[in-house]
Formats: sequence, C-alpha cells, structure tokens
Amino acid sequence: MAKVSLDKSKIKFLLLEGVHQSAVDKLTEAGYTNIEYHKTALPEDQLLESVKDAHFIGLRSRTQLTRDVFEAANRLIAVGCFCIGTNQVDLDAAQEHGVAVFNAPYSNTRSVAELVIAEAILLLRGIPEKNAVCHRGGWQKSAEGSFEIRGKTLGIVGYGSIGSQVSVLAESLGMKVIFSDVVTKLPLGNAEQCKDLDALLTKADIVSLHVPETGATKMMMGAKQIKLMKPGAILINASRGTVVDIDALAEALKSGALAGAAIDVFPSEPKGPQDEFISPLREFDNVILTPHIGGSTIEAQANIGVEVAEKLIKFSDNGTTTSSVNFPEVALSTHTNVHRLLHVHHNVPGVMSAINRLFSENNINIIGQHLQTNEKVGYVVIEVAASNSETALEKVREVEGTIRCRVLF
Ligand SMILES: NC(=O)C1=CN([C@@H]2O[C@H](COP(=O)(O)OP(=O)(O)OC[C@H]3O[C@@H](n4cnc5c(N)ncnc54)[C@H](O)[C@@H]3O)[C@@H](O)[C@H]2O)C=CC1
Ligand SMILES: O=C(O)CCC(=O)C(=O)O
Repeated sequence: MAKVSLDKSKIKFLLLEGVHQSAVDKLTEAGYTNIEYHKTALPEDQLLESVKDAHFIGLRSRTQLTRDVFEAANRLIAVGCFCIGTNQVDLDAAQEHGVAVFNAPYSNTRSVAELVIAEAILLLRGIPEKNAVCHRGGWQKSAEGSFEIRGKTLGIVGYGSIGSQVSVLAESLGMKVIFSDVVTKLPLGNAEQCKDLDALLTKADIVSLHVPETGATKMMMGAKQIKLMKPGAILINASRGTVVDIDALAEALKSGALAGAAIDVFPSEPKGPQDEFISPLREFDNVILTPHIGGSTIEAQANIGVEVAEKLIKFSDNGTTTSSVNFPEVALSTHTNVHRLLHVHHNVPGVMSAINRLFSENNINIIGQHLQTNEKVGYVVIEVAASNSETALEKVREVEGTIRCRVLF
C-alpha cells in the first residue's frame, strides 16, 4: 500500500528564538530529527522562506506569525508558543488554515511573580537610583524615600495565574493585596477584589499589571489612569507593552508624581541584541528596565521546552489537541491496528453528514470517531482499518468545507 502519512524524519520542525534544548531533546527522543534551529527571531523575508516546508513552528514572543506567514506555510500543521502569551500569532488566520496553536500556560508563571516581588522591594527602597549613583562614583547614603514592603498595598491588575501567584508571595511578605479583574475571582488569602481598575489605582502603593494583550487592555494604563495613582506610587508592567502609555508614564516620572517603575515589556521591542533599545524611559534612574525576561529563568525555559514539545509530539503522533488555544480539544489515546484520519473543516451544516455518507457509499467501516467543534471549525478524528485509509483520505479531502486532512498510521 502506498504511504499516505509522512515518516517522522521528513516532518520539519522550525524552532526559533533559542527555545530551550529540552525541546530539541524531547523531539529527538520521539523520533523527530528534521529540526531547523535558530537562536533568534528571523527577519520577515527569511521567515517566509523557512516556513514554506515547515510542518511545525516553535517560537517565543518576538516572532510575528501574521496571516501572510500562514499563507506561505502550506504544510504547517501546528504552532508551539514556548511561552504564555499567544498575541504574536494571528490565531484567526491559524484556525482558518487548520493550524492548531499550543502554548505553555503555567511553566514561567512563578518566574514572573518572583521578578515582580523583587522589583517591588528594590523600588520601594530606591535601590535602582542608589545603585546608579554608586556606579557613577557617588554615595547616596540616606533613608529618605526608602520604605519596607511590609504593610504596603499591592494592586494587582489581572488576577490570573501570574497575578494570583504574586498575591500569595506578597501576602507572605506582609503586604495588603487588592486586585481588579474583568471576571469575579476567588481571592487568595486575605486579598480583596476592587470594584474596578479606578478603585484599585486610588488605593495601591504599587500597581502590577498581569493582563493579556487584548483590545480591551490596549493602553489600559493611559494618562488618565496614571493620574489616578497615589502620589509616589510605583508601576510594574511585566504583561505586554501595549498595556501602558509609555509617554504618559515618562511624564509622571518626570513630574515626580510616581516614585518609580519596573518595565519588562515595551510597545516595540528589539528583535535581538543587534538592535538598539529605544525608549523615553532610559533617562530615569528610578526605572528598572528589563529586556522582556519576566519568564526567562533556566527552570522556566527548561519546563516550557518539555511541555510545548510534548504537546506538539502528541498532536503529530496521535492527533490530540488538548489545551490548544485556538482548536477544538480532542483527547486521544495511542492507536493500534487502525489508521486515523484527522479532518479539520469549517463548522457549517452538512460537513459531518457528507463525511459519513461518503464512508457508507464506499463501504468503509468507521471503527472510531471523535468530533469536537468550536464556533468556526470542526475537528473530527476517524479511525478506519489500515486497508481503507488511503481511499478514505482521498474521498474525505473532496468534502466541501474541508480545510485540511492528514492520516496517521
Ligand atoms: N514578561 C514576561 O516575560 C511574561 C509576560 N506574560 C504576560 O502575562 C500575561 C498574564 O499571564 P497569566 O497570568 O498566565 O494569564 P491568565 O490568563 O492566567 O490571567 C490573565 C487575567 O487577566 C484578566 N483580564 C483579562 N482582560 C482583562 C481586563 N481587560 N481587565 C482586567 N483583567 C483582565 C483575566 O480575567 C485573567 O484573570 C500573559 O498574557 C502574557 O502576556 C506571561 C509570561 C511571561
Ligand atoms: O520568553 C519569552 O520570550 C516570552 C515570555 C512571555 O512573554 C510569555 O510567556 O508570554
């Protein structure tokens, strides 16, 4: 029988932005050896070239997977974001092209939370300025403007995985925690949910942002919101660069309205070490500037490498889409003695009946069928006898509404 599924050695993984070696090791152990590895993000023209024959792409936060990239990536089956945020991927375009997208929702959570707490302590003590003065030969030995973290109020905006971890760590240091979220959340420990963002801003000594990049969070900390913050308060942003109006923040720092800030993410970030980092915040000694490294610890990166590689391997080996961020979730065990057709289609009336009719007309017995749908696409996995899979694949590809179909043997 002719082969209708690819050998593992022919399945190409394009790994970008120096994803951890643990991902490469996992893929290799699973038999996937065709790995194109890059330490940095690729320039757009090179990316468009490299994706042409890639079945899987692995990236972090710097690579933008636009609709144009999905148009160019004819063979693409899945994308692995080796991070939490997936805003760098056009998820609608991915779905329309039948490409599943996975991420690592928890592996760097703790790393971000620890950094935020460390920054809060340093900023309350005025350490960034004192450190800068020492580096320039000065000696600013003074308690003025230096405070303990104990007893201060931390305002967490976005009480999800990271926000709630920050909450637990902050309370263990004796802080009072308040938070705001679009969803009503179970407050951990003694934390209290505020009625809205404005209420939080007027009460918090330190405001830390932990929302995803969405239309609603874009510039959610603009000039108006920054003005609502307490005099001498501190702003920490390790979420996404689009959430804060940087010019308004610079203004508040210049006027002394805010005592300091720690910013890890920026509206525009350099692609790599070769590009200069440009920001109006560079002039302020009381601002901790970090190059989007909230999640960059050895522990987090190693765990992310394993977690995302395992998700890609499962999807490649047996069709499982559990925890995909844009795809209907189908959880499958390994298959023996059957071939599996993985069919992605537009979720419109008639597709499933057409598929089932076609199997019946061609006398192909369906041994197992697993279907899940979301608003836009359906994902059905159909198990058939090995002797039927080639014909089944040929036929099912002709069904109107088909986006993509592959077979696993
Ligand atoms: N600096 C870095 O290296 C890292 C940054 N991040 C960023 O942190 C973000 C948060 O991560 P997680 O806590 O894991 O996400 P999450 O999804 O667990 O939590 C986000 C929370 O924000 C809330 N939210 C959404 N829209 C909101 C709005 N308009 N107003 C108020 N609350 C809103 C959600 O209800 C949710 O509770 C990620 O989306 C990512 O962009 C994540 C990891 C590393
Ligand atoms: O590690 C990275 O490149 C990105 C981390 C991040 O922002 C995320 O996990 O969402």
